[in-house]
Amino acid sequence: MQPILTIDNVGKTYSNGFTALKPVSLAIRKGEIFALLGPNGAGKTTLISIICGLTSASSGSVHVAGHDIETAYRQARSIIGLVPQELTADAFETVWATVSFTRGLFGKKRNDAYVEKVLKDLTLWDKRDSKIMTLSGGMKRRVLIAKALAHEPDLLFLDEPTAGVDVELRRDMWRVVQDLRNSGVTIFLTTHYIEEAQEMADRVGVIRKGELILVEEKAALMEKLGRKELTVHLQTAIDAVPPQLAEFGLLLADDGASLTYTYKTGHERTGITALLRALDDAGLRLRDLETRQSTLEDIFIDLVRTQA
Ligand SMILES: Nc1ncnc2c1ncn2[C@@H]1O[C@H](COP(=O)(O)OP(=O)(O)OP(=O)(O)O)[C@@H](O)[C@H]1O
Repeated sequence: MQPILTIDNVGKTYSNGFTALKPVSLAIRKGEIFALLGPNGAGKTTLISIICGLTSASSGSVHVAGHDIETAYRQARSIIGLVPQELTADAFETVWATVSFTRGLFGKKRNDAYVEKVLKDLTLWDKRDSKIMTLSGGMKRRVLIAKALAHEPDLLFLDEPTAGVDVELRRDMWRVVQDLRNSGVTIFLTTHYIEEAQEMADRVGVIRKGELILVEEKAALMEKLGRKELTVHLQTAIDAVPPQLAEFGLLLADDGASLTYTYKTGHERTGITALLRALDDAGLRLRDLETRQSTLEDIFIDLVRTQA
């Protein structure tokens, strides 16, 4: 299937000589939720700004549904909705006015039924006549989403949609995003919350210091997540793993005093009972046991560290 967004070797060096983005290539599939995960300053906003045509790239090209963001800006931009990080909505306008006005800016014909649907979907309908300044932070964020959806885009960018909001509001926002995807909108979001990527994304990209260091299906990451390690501390150190324990794929610590067994948590049989029996049969006496679950955070930290 033709991707809805194609990013081809897009790099950015700002006028002060700072390279915020090393050449990035990425294709976004229609209908997916893609989460770009990275620490503050990694280049997430820079990449989104280039894709949406707000900043020009120093190299490479961006195509949205086949339209080049530079040479066919209007066509490309009409397919994109952008929810910015900052709350920049017009304080004195009503919710209804600001959303319908934004639709007009894109040259779209007035369509009250569509605006009504967007406001209802975002549970803003009761607030349609309220001035933006009177709304709570969570409601203001919903207004930003409604504005971004006003011209019926197929591809929605959310730049740090839940930065600085409380846990309840974050979960609420996650539901909103899932509903949008279910209505057929492709979602590209940036976040520095690992949990957010884990909760929502179909695919995750990790960006660090302007470099896209990983793009993977979330399911594959979860597969890694689903691993656990059992470390067995021995009463007496050994020089090598006894051959009869080979099938367990044990890792012997450098000091010979512990063995680590890796298993999948999702499986009914972990193999732990068999391992303990085999250790006993091999004459190894245990001092202590320890288990540890790997998390997306570990994977993320490992990645960032190994690439340092
Ligand atoms: N106009 C600019 N001129 C020079 N450097 C810039 C400019 N805009 C951003 N940068 C730098 O580029 C780097 C990437 O910034 P960017 O805003 O893309 O990061 P980010 O991943 O979105 O982080 P955050 O989550 O904090 O917004 C940062 O080091 C930033 O200081």
